Amino acid sequence: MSNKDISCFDSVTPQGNRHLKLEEGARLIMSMALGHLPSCDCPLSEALGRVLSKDITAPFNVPQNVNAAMDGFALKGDELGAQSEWDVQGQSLAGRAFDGLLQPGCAVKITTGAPMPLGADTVVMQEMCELRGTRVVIADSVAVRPGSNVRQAGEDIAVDSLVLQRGQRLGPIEIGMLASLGLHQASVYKPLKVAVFSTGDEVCAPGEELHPSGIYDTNRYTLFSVLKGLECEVEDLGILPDDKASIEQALQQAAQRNRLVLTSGGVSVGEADFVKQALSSLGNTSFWQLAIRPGRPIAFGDLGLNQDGELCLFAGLPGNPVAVMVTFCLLLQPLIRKLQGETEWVGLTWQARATEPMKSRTGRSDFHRGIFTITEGGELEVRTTGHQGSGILTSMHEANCLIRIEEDRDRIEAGDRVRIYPFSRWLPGYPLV
Ligand SMILES: Nc1nc2c(c(=O)[nH]1)N[C@H]1C(S)=C(S)[C@@H](COP(=O)(O)OP(=O)(O)OC[C@H]3O[C@@H](n4cnc5c(N)ncnc54)[C@H](O)[C@@H]3O)O[C@H]1N2
Ligand code: MOO
Repeated sequence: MSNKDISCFDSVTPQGNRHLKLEEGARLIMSMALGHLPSCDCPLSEALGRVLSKDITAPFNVPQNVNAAMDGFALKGDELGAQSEWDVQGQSLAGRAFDGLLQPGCAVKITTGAPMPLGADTVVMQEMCELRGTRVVIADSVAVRPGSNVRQAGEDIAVDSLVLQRGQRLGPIEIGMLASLGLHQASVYKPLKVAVFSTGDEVCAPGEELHPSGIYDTNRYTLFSVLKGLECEVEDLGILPDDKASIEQALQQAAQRNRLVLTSGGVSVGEADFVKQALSSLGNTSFWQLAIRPGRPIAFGDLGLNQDGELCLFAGLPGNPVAVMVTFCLLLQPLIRKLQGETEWVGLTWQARATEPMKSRTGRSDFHRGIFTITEGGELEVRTTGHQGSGILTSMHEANCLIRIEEDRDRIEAGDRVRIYPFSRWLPGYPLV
């Protein structure tokens, strides 16, 4: 199949056109995410959300020493039950270890995290101990299990083990793990460069006066924000008029400096919809239109090579603000994560029981904005947020998931099972932690 203006369609529209299915579009998009970004060192304090470009192997055990899990007294476990009093030989504090050898019949006062004295293998919690002068009395010593309240060296991370793999996106936990290995920086991929435009003569920048038939620019702000959340280097290129020459010139320039260019608006069949025309004259159209709602008129392709010799990919998202977010989440998010070198991410979907009927049309996948809840019996239920127009951005705000109505259904009845794509923060399938 040639890459130039491919016509590869699946479902039939009322006009007799055939549209590519969502999964087929997603497959084509992902097949274009080739190559990888260069690496750089990044201080841990700035590494949140970045993707590791090298495996991390543990240079030592974490924890480094066998240590106490409780405040109390360290002693030899096999003496428990046989005696009820021990001489206190010294103390081991976190950061100031006891450096002698524990003698038979003796105990060492110890704090949580302090290294175990040589010869000790058990810690008895302070609450079970009574200090009488230089002796400690443990009345119920039979109740203490030998070996208890001790943390083994390397029980969190063993020396030489593979701790994190290249392609891992760094969250707070992973950054904490790197810090526990004494690393103050990590080798990560350089940020993905993405340019964002809005298009449309009616679109006005917030902060400026709204002209009588105008609408404020929502899409550049939602896109800019999700891209920032994914740690992209975003070039905000403002609003383009409905003028073919201006759109072509702006896209050509943006393509030079970026790996991905996103626009919103101008991809439908209206007189002023010049974006997809610009795509076919500047580069290659991989597909235009998918059998989904919202988001059907999406155009995807490339704008040729950028100044670094990489193919600059292009997505012309539809103008309706919900269509922008839904297509971003379902199609662009996986692409961006792959381009960034992330390997482990998979979009999360669950099955839920619909609590109300929902309408659709066969031959396309509908994505309704939904609110899922968990019943007392632990079952997932889902309802819509109400009116589902693709200009109603508040429906995304009220929702905590997308509800998918598959291509072969024209209706969902209350009680039917549906697939939902849970949001975490603003992205469906974004890891929940
Ligand atoms: N005859 C047809 N009309 C339409 C079709 C169709 O197949 N045949 N598809 C509809 C669908 S579905 C969508 S989605 C839209 C997408 O059209 P465009 O991508 O060309 O978008 P525009 O016409 O430029 O804008 C649509 C809508 O969104 C508003 N908009 C645009 N940009 C912004 C922005 N940055 N911030 C906020 N709102 C924006 C714009 O004012 C329009 O209301 O086409 C349908 N029509
Ligand atoms: O795809 Mo459009 O987004 O239905 O409004």
